[in-house]
Amino acid sequence: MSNRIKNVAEEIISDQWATLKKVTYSYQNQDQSWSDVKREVYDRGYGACALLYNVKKQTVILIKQFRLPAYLAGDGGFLTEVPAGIIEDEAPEQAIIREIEEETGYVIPALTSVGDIFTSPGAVTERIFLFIAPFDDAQKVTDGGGLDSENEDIEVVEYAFAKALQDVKKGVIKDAKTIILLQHLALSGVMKTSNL
Ligand SMILES: Nc1nc2c(ncn2[C@@H]2O[C@H](COP(=O)(O)OP(=O)(O)O[C@H]3O[C@H](CO)[C@@H](O)[C@H](O)[C@@H]3O)[C@@H](O)[C@H]2O)c(=O)[nH]1
Ligand SMILES: [Mg+2]
Repeated sequence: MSNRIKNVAEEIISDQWATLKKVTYSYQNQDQSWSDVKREVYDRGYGACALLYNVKKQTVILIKQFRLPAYLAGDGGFLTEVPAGIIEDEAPEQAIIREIEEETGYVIPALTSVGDIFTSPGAVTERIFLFIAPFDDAQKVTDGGGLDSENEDIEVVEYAFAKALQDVKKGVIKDAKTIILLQHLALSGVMKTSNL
């Protein structure tokens, strides 16, 4: 915690699906003076996501689903993403193993952590934990598609890795966590067939 921040007071503005707060605090500027600041902050917890890849097939597993905020932001709303979910009362890796199975139908026993990111730090408290993992066809046990009880209607797509990277370049794939993981995989050299 920084000693440049004090007198933090939170007021809940809305507490339904997630929490919207008004927060006031005193902030010490670089010139040592203090300012009183007011900010609205949205808290829907932390998230986890994972990129599944197959080196032999040179493919990755992505999902396509309707995202209302993207629709309201004028982008049609159907986004291509890595499987992801909100972390409940569990470790990030456990959360993503559960979400991968619900959303894609693959059972993935273990993943490699590649860090965590703030997705929109000016307004949202969300921290997303990023993972990658190899997959093979034998690990697909159901169709996936998400939970009917939560109105999830998820299309699972096995993408050629080269096409996914092209779609990032062309701006077809616009989801930040997905772009970061695809670029991470490209930079890591993991997909090079010479690594087999
Ligand atoms: N009832 C209700 N349900 C909601 C609301 N907002 C979201 N949901 C539902 O809550 C579920 C959340 O699904 P998850 O798979 O756990 O999360 P996610 O939406 O995929 O979120 C992941 O991706 C996000 C976008 O990048 C990330 O923001 C998030 O951290 C996580 O990684 C979905 O069924 C969604 O429809 C709401 O306001 N009301
Ligand atoms: Mg999800």
